[in-house]
Amino acid sequence: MNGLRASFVTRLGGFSLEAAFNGPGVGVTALFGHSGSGKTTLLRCIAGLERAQGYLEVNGEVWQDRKTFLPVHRRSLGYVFQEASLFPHLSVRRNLEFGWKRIARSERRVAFEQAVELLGIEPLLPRNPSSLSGGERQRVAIARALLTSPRLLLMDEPLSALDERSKQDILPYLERLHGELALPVIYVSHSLTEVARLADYMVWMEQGCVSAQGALAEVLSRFDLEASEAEEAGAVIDAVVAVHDHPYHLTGLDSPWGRLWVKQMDAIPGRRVRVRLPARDISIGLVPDRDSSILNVWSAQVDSVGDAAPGQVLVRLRQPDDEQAPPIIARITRRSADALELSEGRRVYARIKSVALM
Ligand SMILES: Nc1ncnc2c1ncn2[C@@H]1O[C@H](COP(=O)(O)OP(=O)(O)OP(=O)(O)O)[C@@H](O)[C@H]1O
Repeated sequence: MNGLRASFVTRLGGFSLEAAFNGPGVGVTALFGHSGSGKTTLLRCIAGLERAQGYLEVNGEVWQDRKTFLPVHRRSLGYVFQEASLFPHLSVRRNLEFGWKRIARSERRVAFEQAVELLGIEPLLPRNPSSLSGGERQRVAIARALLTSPRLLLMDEPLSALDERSKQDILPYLERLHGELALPVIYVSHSLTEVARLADYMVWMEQGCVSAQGALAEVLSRFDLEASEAEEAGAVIDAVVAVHDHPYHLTGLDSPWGRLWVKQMDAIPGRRVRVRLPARDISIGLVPDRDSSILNVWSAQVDSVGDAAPGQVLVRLRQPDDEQAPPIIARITRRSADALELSEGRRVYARIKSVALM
């Protein structure tokens, strides 16, 4: 069967892991959760580094079940750690060739040039690892992992050792991983921003268990998970650049919710973009509000209303004409929610005050 199916039970000292998830067969599955929730332990189980009881299937191949336990060297996986460990005495090119040349030609699924191009490391090939920045080293480490033609790529907080600027530099390369690679990637992170930008599927971990999983937009819009996360609540939607309105310096995006106007972007029509709509920047009205200065007003239907901070609620809204469209969330006062008589099914208008391009 296509996809990832993982289920593990283990105990490490006082910590117990009991986690199961199903992820897509291509694209990025994020294991997200606070420090100590068990993300790395689960990743180590998947790699076969922990001998946990469990089940693991990767695009139809069973790596572990009651009778089988493939040891780590027989699992076709690439592993990228928090800090890249490159061979210091070999050039970048030789580092990349190290794993690649050991794979039989017929089994190579990623061409040398493709990995180099994907991670933008052509100019680095003659260099020595000691002369690279942290971000460049990580890009080389990712390319090296890909060149071993793995059936699964594991990444454990690959950006956590980098400073803010290097993170911003490397993110566009990581974004390409979910669009251009025909293999599943499992990406561990405790940064909601990183996950919102990179993942297709999200597995939310709390205290060794999976508390929610599903398509990224669906899970991000669930506000019942942890009250502490409510401050960051917001939706993520994928859209396509449609038109530019040059005189007004605006760009119109086509999204599952309809047209979305953003500050003018330097992108040709047809380019896919991901945008984040923070809950605190969406308000709700009962009329379209044509007299206001807000550019983006969408017709919506209340899906649910949940408590946020004292006096505040998070309202999950659905696109009334398209069940498949990801939900969006508004954060408003309890008083407004009562005044507008918001309850499931109520037709409203969502006014979007700001949009962040990711
Ligand atoms: N070998 C071990 N023996 C005992 N306890 C362990 C062992 N390995 C991990 N733990 C404990 O298991 C818990 C989960 O650790 P894990 O590293 O999986 O969490 P995490 O979500 O990846 O955290 P972080 O984001 O900080 O890396 C922690 O409380 C940790 O101390």
